[in-house]
Amino acid sequence: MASSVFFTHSHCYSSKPSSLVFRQVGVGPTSLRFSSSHVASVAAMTMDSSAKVIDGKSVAKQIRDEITAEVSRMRESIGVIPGLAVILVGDRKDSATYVRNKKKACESVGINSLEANLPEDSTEEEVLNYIAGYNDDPSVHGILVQLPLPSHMNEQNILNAVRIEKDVDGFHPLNIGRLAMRGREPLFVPCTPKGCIELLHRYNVSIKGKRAVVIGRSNIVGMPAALLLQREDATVSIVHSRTSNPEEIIRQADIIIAAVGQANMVRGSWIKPGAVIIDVGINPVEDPNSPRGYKLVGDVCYEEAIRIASAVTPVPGGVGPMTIAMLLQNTLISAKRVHHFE
Ligand SMILES: NC(=O)C1=CN([C@@H]2O[C@H](COP(=O)(O)OP(=O)(O)OC[C@H]3O[C@@H](n4cnc5c(N)ncnc54)[C@H](OP(=O)(O)O)[C@@H]3O)[C@@H](O)[C@H]2O)C=CC1
Ligand SMILES: Nc1nc(=O)c2c([nH]1)NC[C@@H]1CN(c3ccc(C(=O)N[C@@H](CCC(=O)O)C(=O)O)cc3)C=[N+]21
Repeated sequence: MASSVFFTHSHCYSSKPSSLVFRQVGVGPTSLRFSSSHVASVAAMTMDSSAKVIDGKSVAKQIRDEITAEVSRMRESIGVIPGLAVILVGDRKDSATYVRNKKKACESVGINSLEANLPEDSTEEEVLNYIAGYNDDPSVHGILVQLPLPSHMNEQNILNAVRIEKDVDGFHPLNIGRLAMRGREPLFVPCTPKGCIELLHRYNVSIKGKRAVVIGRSNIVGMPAALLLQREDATVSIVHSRTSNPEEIIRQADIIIAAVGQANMVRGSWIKPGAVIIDVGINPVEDPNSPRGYKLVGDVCYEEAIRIASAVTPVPGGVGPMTIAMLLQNTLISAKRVHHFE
């Protein structure tokens, strides 16, 4: 059945009894300093360790508020409204949900959103025609082609066709190439990795000189996340499906970014005490108690991690909302750049 293909059966067994005590954060023995506006309200703690929840949802809300103010300042001073065009091909339910959320987020900050919904059996040429139209449309400052595309399409051809000045996903090879080069600046940084780094910054996690491990090396998350950490002067290791000793490498990390797509893969015993964990994974697992019949979990076993790490992003409510906030931010950056608006 479809559900047995879609869902992973995975349980995150806690090795310790769950004798959790709750208390305010900000007073624990930790190298983290939290700016007052970002202090999570409570953190779980055991006798010898404490961890903070990195609240991506509330940071994303704050960023959306900052963007709202900038969008209205721009509209009032030069009469320009930033515009984002989203192209969705096919009828994958998860993609449709993401696109709907992006549209809602645009509305919430005053960005115009245009949407092209093309049928699953569209040709590559039809998608390229839409991209060409948006490339030439001055009211469109950002173009996003929702991934994955149907298998009969060549993803490279399609992503290459987006004008780099409108490549708010940051997936164009020219933008990625610049991200990889010292002394060069991409026009846009990919949204999910940018959101991960933004969370570290807003929670005052220092990156310079730290050991960082990125789990996953995809073009859209793992690889650009590793490049960004390196640009911030971390010493970066990348763990992937062919890594022979992943636990050993992950255990050395002060900062872990997990972008694998395997529910609860990273266990508590793999984590160095006090590490900071950014969990990008979005994995549906069966949950008879949820009205949807499933719930979302990350790549890291949260219940175990929260006892050992100094800070962890939850799923949902961690990186996901930040991805969307960064997409809005990139669209604003694009509109400001083209209209020379400071
Ligand atoms: N929160 C958000 O905004 C977003 C969340 N996501 C989520 O993040 C996760 C990753 O997405 P994405 O990067 O697109 O996924 P991909 O499937 O493209 O990449 C997964 C990466 O993980 C590696 N990997 C797979 N299995 C293992 C393993 N057992 N041990 C070590 N490494 C492994 C793969 O290695 P190899 O290269 O060797 O195949 C690959 O590099 C997914 O859960 C996705 O839903 C994605 C985008 C945005
Ligand atoms: N061109 C392109 N750009 C992308 O950025 C892109 C993409 N294609 N394809 C798919 C992935 C995935 N992705 C997510 C964005 C937000 C949440 C998100 O907001 N998640 C919520 C939960 C949402 C829910 O409950 O369903 C959360 O984590 O709190 C998740 C995943 C962007 N992606």
